[in-house]
Amino acid sequence: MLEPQPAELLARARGDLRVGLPVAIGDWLMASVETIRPERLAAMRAAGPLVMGVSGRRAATLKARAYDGDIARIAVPEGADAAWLRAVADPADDLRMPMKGPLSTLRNGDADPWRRGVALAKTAQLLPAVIGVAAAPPPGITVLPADLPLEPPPDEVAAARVPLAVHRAGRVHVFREGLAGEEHYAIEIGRVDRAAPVLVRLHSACFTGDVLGSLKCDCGPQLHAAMAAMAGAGGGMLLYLNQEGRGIGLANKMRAYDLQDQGFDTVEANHRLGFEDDERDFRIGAALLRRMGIGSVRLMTNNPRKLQMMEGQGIAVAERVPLHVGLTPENAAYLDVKRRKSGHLE
Ligand SMILES: Nc1nc2c(ncn2[C@@H]2O[C@H](COP(=O)(O)OP(=O)(O)OP(=O)(O)O)[C@@H](O)[C@H]2O)c(=O)[nH]1
Ligand SMILES: [Zn+2]
Repeated sequence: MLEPQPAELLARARGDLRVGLPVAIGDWLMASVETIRPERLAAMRAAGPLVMGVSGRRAATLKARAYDGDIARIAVPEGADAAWLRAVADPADDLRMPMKGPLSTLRNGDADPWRRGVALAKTAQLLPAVIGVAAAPPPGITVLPADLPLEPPPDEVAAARVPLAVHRAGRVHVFREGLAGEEHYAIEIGRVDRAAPVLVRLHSACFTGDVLGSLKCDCGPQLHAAMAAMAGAGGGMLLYLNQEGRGIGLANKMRAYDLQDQGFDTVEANHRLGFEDDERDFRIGAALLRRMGIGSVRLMTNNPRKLQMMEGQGIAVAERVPLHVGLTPENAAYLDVKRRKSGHLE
C-alpha cells in the first residue's frame, strides 16, 4: 500500500488549499479564493468558465440567492479579477464597497462538490470561499476521495510532569487529532480521582485572551479561574482545545474583530465572514476524556452545547459548574450576545 489513502489525501488537500494549489473535487478543480495567485487564476480561467462557491451565510450578506441552502455557487463574470473575487469572499470592505452584484447564482447541477470545497477551506482556516472550473485534474493534483474516511481517534503523542503555580502536581498530555490535524492538550491538575465525577473544563484556545490578556472576552480569567478551582478541589482535568476563535482560526477571528469594530456583534461578524456562529466540534473533548479514563464529570461551563455534546457522547455530566469571571466594560456586550443569541446559561 504505497498509494495515499483517503485520510491522507484529505490532509494533503487541506495543505494544498493553504499553499494556493487547486484540488480536484468531483468534476471540478477548486482553489481557495484567499490564497490563489494571479497566474493560477489565469490558468483556471483559460480552462473554462469560473464558478465561485461561498457558504449560505456569506451569500445572505451578499444578497445572492443560495439555491443550495447552506452553499451558493456564483457565476464569475468574464472580466472579474482577483480583487473582485476577494471582495465577494472577504467582508472587510463590505461597508465601504457595498455593491458587488447583482450576483448570479447557479441552480442546476450538483452542489455537493462545492459543499465539500467550502468545508475544506473552513478546516484549512481560510476564508470559506473557493474558486473552481470544470476540468480534469492535471498530474500531481490531489483528488479528494468521494467517501471521506472517519478520522481516527485522537492519539496521545507525549506526556510529562509540569509543576504549576496553582498546584505542584501538574501533568500535560499532548494529543494529535486525525492525520496532520490539530494538537489538543489534556492537563491533569492535582490528583484526579476517577472513581468520582471529575472537575473538568473544556477550554477553547484564545490567543488574545489567554496569552495577551485581551479585555474583549472572558477567556483568560475563565482559564485561570478553572485551574484555580481544580487545584482548590484537589484535582481536575483541563482540556485545552486548539479551536481558536470558535474554530475559525486566529486570522479569521481578527477579521471578525475588525467587523466588530465596524459595529457588528460576535455572531453577525462570523456570519458575514461566511461562518456559523460556532464552528467547533466539541466531540474531540469527549474523546480526550475517554482516553484519559474519565466517564463522569462536573463540567465548568455556561455553554449548553458543551453539556449536550458530553451527554450525547456518553460522558455523564453529574453537575454543571457555572463559570462567570472576568467581566469588563469591554466584554459586557460580547457576554450579553452570548446569553441572548448563543443560549449561554446564567
Ligand atoms: N469567532 C470568534 N471567536 C471568539 C470571539 N471571542 C472569543 N472567541 C473564541 O471563543 C472561544 C471561547 O470559548 P470558550 O471559553 O470555550 O467559551 P464558550 O463557548 O462561551 O463556553 P463557556 O466558556 O464554557 O461557557 C475561544 O476559541 C475564543 O478564541 C469572537 O468575537 N469571535
Ligand atoms: Zn477569548
